[in-house]
Amino acid sequence: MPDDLIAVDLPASVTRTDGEGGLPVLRVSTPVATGEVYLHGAHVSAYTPAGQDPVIWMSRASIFAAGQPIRGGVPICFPWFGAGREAGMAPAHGFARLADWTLVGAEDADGVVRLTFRLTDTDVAALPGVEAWAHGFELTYVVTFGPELTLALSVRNTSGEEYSFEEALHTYFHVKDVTAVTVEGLDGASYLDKAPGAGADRPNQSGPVAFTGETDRVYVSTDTAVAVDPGSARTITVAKEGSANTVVWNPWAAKAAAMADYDDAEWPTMVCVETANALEHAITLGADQSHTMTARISVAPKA
Ligand SMILES: O=P(O)(O)OC[C@H]1O[C@@H](O)[C@H](O)[C@@H](O)[C@@H]1O
Repeated sequence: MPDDLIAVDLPASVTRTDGEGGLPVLRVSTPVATGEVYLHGAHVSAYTPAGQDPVIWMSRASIFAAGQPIRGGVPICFPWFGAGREAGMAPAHGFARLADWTLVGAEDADGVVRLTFRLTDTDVAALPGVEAWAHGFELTYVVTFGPELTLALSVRNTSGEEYSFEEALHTYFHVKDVTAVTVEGLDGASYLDKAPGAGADRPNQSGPVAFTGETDRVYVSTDTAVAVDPGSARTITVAKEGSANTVVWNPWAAKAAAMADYDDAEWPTMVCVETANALEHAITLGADQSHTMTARISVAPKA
């Protein structure tokens, strides 16, 4: 992968190196936080605020190769989520996570590092799935490693005509034992249950979300969600703007075993709480219009 993907000078706290599979990665290290982003997918693969344990979960079975999504971290889902609204789209979660993004900004302000990545339709021309969604776009993704991790994905319609898209910041979090984890903040929210055997009706969440089997739910919620992890004695809070959906996912044992890039034994150690606009909450933009979706992730101790 050429280094023309790095279009700016890096501050001393940011290092470009070869990561897994030889893919270029930016490593951030300051007294405030450490972190890591692959240019492949503009994929955040680590975040640890000072004094905390790692927040972002990565699979030890992840594949790191062109054309393959990275398993764990923060995949960017765009311009569709999963198989899309009509369920026929491929690759899963769209092509943005398979693309090589360009770093167009890098600043360190007192240990808070802000990295800005860009992707346009001309960058993805050779990727699978592009022909199914052939529109002009400019994505700007601002990742801020500070006391919080802030992820802001902006989409600008550069095509001259209106279109719609889905999107998600598919954050994977470390937990000690998902069977003891709860997700708060979704009480009363309606959801689509995508787990095998679930009906098509849209039930309302009652109380915190608990994990007793494969969990794959698209909630309608603009509220802050909090993953409470008693095993690690901490909470992970996902606050957000510009997002109508929260997705909660854990594959459990059978689906974990069926995934080639996911170790069979890993499922108890992670939970995804994703910031999204999906299904009937897809975003429609007219020519030259923009939309920004932001997730702000913070951790706090919990007795
Ligand atoms: O295996 P992928 O394509 O990275 O997707 C992982 C999961 O991502 C979740 O967001 C979806 O709701 C699940 O249905 C999906 O299985």
